[in-house]
Amino acid sequence: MIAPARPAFSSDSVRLVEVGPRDGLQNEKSYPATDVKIELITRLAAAGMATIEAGSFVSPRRVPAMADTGDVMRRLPIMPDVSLPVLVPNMRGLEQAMLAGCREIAVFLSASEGFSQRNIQCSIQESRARYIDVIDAALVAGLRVRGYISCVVRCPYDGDVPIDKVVQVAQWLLERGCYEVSLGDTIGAGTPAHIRALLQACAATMPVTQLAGHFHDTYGMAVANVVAALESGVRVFDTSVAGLGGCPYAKGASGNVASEDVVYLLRGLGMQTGVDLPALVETGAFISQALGRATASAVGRALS
Ligand SMILES: CC(C)(COP(=O)([O-])OP(=O)([O-])OC[C@H]1O[C@@H](n2cnc3c(N)ncnc32)[C@H](O)[C@@H]1OP(=O)([O-])[O-])[C@@H](O)C(=O)NCCC(=O)NCCSC(=O)C[C@@](C)(O)CC(=O)[O-]
Repeated sequence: MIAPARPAFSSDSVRLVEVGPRDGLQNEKSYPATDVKIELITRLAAAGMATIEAGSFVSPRRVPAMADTGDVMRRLPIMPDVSLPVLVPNMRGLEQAMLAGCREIAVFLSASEGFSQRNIQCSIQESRARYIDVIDAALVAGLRVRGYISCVVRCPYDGDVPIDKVVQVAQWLLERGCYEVSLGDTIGAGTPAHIRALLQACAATMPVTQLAGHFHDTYGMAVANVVAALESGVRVFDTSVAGLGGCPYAKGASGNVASEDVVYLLRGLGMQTGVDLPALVETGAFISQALGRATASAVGRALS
């Protein structure tokens, strides 16, 4: 009998970074109350998500949905085995994060000028200068720092983004002390061939093990892009329960790849995530109901 072909990555562990409570909710006009956010994060943790991005300390005028991040952090039950990173755009954000007891922050840069200007009101160069002090201060205080790059494939303002621009920003973030860099396909324009080429270019100068895939699903390519990234050696993915999300500065971009869909994919490949799929599907149903809409996860729909 011929043994079924097994993919080279079978049985490896994959770390998922659940970004639903931040990336998923930041764009919501009628965003949920603080209690609902706390229940969402608690349910995600109970389902086995070990890293949950809990919110962001950004301008509440620009992103009102995240204005209660301090309250969320302070009122969450103690979950010693769960990392709860928060997004921080500047020193003020870092100070607020530290006051709220955060142990991990994420800094976010863009690979395209147009998105950088709209998202954080400064150029890529200025954002690097701003972040030097933020990253240094966070590391001195013993916080872990994760880096994000937006628009690694295409920018809603500038069009296609050259791969070498992405590589430069990723190198800079790792050199400054980020333990990992998440590659954000902000408008979900990437295809597997492009993701492979991007990761191949990155791999020439940095360990692929320090990169994460952050794929939005606007064109329905996100799960295929996860597979392409897995084949290229990536073992960390940002996912969003119920496929929640979108970016306030990338009009029309849909949510992140759904956590349920990625857990189902990885389980089918024999890879470990530590996530309980039925509990995750229930959590997706919970937040979809709270937002008054159907889940964007195909697996969530199939299993509900
Ligand atoms: C970066 C700034 C602050 C610059 O904004 P600015 O206008 O240049 O800064 P400013 O220093 O002049 O401050 C503007 C206002 O924000 C306040 N402010 C200033 N800093 C803070 C702070 N930390 N916390 C709370 N408030 C703050 C400040 O006090 C002031 O208040 P006002 O006088 O208008 O009432 C602003 O542009 C901003 O907050 N942008 C938020 C952008 C954002 O959150 N975008 C979404 C996240 S990124 C993303 O989704 C992509 C990602 C990561 O998921 C990956 C991907 O898919 O691509």
